Amino acid sequence: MVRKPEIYANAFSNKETAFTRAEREQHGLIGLLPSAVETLELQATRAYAQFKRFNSRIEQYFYLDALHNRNETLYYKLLVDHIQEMFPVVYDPTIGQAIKEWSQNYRSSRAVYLSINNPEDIETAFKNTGLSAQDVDLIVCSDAEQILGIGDWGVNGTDISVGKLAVYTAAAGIDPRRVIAVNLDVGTDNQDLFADPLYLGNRHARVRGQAYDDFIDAYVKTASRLFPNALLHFEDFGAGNARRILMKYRDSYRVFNDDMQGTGAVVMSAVTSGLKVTKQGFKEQRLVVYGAGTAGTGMADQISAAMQREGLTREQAKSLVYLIDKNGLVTTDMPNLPNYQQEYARDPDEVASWKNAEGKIGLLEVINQVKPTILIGTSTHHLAFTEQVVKAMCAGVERPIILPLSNPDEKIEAFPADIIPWSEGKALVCTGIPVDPVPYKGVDYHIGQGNNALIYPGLGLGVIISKANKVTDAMLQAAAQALADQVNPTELGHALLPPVSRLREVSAIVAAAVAAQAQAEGVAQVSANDWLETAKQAMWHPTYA
Ligand SMILES: NC(=O)c1ccc[n+]([C@@H]2O[C@H](COP(=O)([O-])OP(=O)(O)OC[C@H]3O[C@@H](n4cnc5c(N)ncnc54)[C@H](O)[C@@H]3O)[C@@H](O)[C@H]2O)c1
Ligand SMILES: O=C(O)C[C@H](O)C(=O)O
Ligand SMILES: [Mg+2]
Repeated sequence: MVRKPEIYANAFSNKETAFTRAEREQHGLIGLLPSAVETLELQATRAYAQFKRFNSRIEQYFYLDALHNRNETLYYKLLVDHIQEMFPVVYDPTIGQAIKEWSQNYRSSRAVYLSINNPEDIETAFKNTGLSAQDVDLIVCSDAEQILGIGDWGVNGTDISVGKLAVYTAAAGIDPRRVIAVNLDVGTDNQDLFADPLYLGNRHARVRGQAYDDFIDAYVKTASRLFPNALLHFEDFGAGNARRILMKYRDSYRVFNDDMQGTGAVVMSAVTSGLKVTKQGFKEQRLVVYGAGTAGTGMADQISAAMQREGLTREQAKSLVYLIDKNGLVTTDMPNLPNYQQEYARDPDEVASWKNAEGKIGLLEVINQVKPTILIGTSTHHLAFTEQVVKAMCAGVERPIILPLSNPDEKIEAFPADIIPWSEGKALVCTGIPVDPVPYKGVDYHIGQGNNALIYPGLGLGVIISKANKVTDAMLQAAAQALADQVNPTELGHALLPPVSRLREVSAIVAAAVAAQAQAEGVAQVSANDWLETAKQAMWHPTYA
């Protein structure tokens, strides 16, 4: 059995057939590789051809995952060069399936696992990474309670952190050697996982309450102390925890909740673009959010803040926002309303005459009554935006903004291939998953991917280059505006957001806007005159050292 020298065994330093003769001599690789010395480009040609041989996205996912573990540079070379094609493989929607099968397919790991049963191990675990204080720019963690729209996946959710980090690097050139993926294993309430002998996580119910809060507190404080420059990204937590954690730490730690803040910002961009078409301001909008959890209420917050920036009072803005959840329109008389829904709950007297079917005021009735200009789906209720719903939106306003944002495919509220013809091309649409353009009456309708992936990579890069000590609302607004500025959607069929193929370029622009805002607000620890150039220079590119 050949024992590979470290330089060859380590995915970060491995060049495989690109090791030169001199390197092979220097590192004891003579005889361990075929004689050809290849370029990265040639290796990428071979790897791409191998990738193409797989017929399904999940097989392609595992091929790329193995490559990621073997040769990091070649993996990112492929991802950057084929970002549009590979994005749906390493990220949404394929990642949902990969997570479901994670324990069965487990081969090797790229993450740090922190268990609620051993909170005293947090520091040791981070130290075992071999990374020291100045070595880490970014940590993505998840407790996996609400993975995408597919629910609780316990330790299997590790791959959401890994996938988000891959997108950070491919999209914004975040140095992959300076990041850590973390799984916070607090147990799982997904009973099916316990029936599987191969399940790799803690085999008990989710720990909640004080013990959970103490564990998160220990994580935030230990990670921030050991890696003082790192941005702590929170992903796919349950609705109650997501908001609570963000509110608790956002003023004193460098934390970011992607599902609330990243999604809120990308929706702000999409709506800003849509308003270029309808030539209106935020304060003229009526918003219906269908699915008032982490993402939905995060969006309501950002859109209502935009209304207030245009001069409305908080009460006026609130009166233009309608939340619908499982029990229908959210009203103040509902028992046990979560605090994140209370802000927008309607007075039952105001809606007393609205049609109440099966004990709730449903989506269609709300649309008929409110005539919303914007309808957002973050419900995981697949195909909830029916033809009737879309037609009701079009009956209320000329160009409704309709954003079915639930991921992955099996959760989306409606597919653009239906919305476009149902609305006769009038609806302004974005989806969370990637979708092909929809041909309709001689026009190709391009659909922007309203996914936080268009925001968080650039936002993270902006935080890293400015060493901002926190993520402020104004930094999120700057990111959203910079993204919206990248498109002109006024021509029929144009997308509301830039295409994923432009993500590297767009992420640099977003990063520059975020860093400039951090500097303007005094939260940046470094300053620059030309943030765009600084962002571009800071990007890591997949090339061999
Ligand atoms: N496109 C993006 O960038 C993006 C970002 C974050 C989340 N999402 C998607 O949004 C969805 C929700 O994610 P989340 O993290 O907010 O989850 P969540 O569990 O916090 O929120 C979902 C909400 O929908 C409600 N709901 C469930 N069934 C419903 C129904 N039939 N009618 C009305 N409401 C219903 C739930 O009660 C809950 O309040 C997921 O599919 C996720 O993938 C998309
Ligand atoms: O991960 C994604 O694709 C977007 C979002 O964070 C989600 O939870 O759905
Ligand atoms: Mg998410």
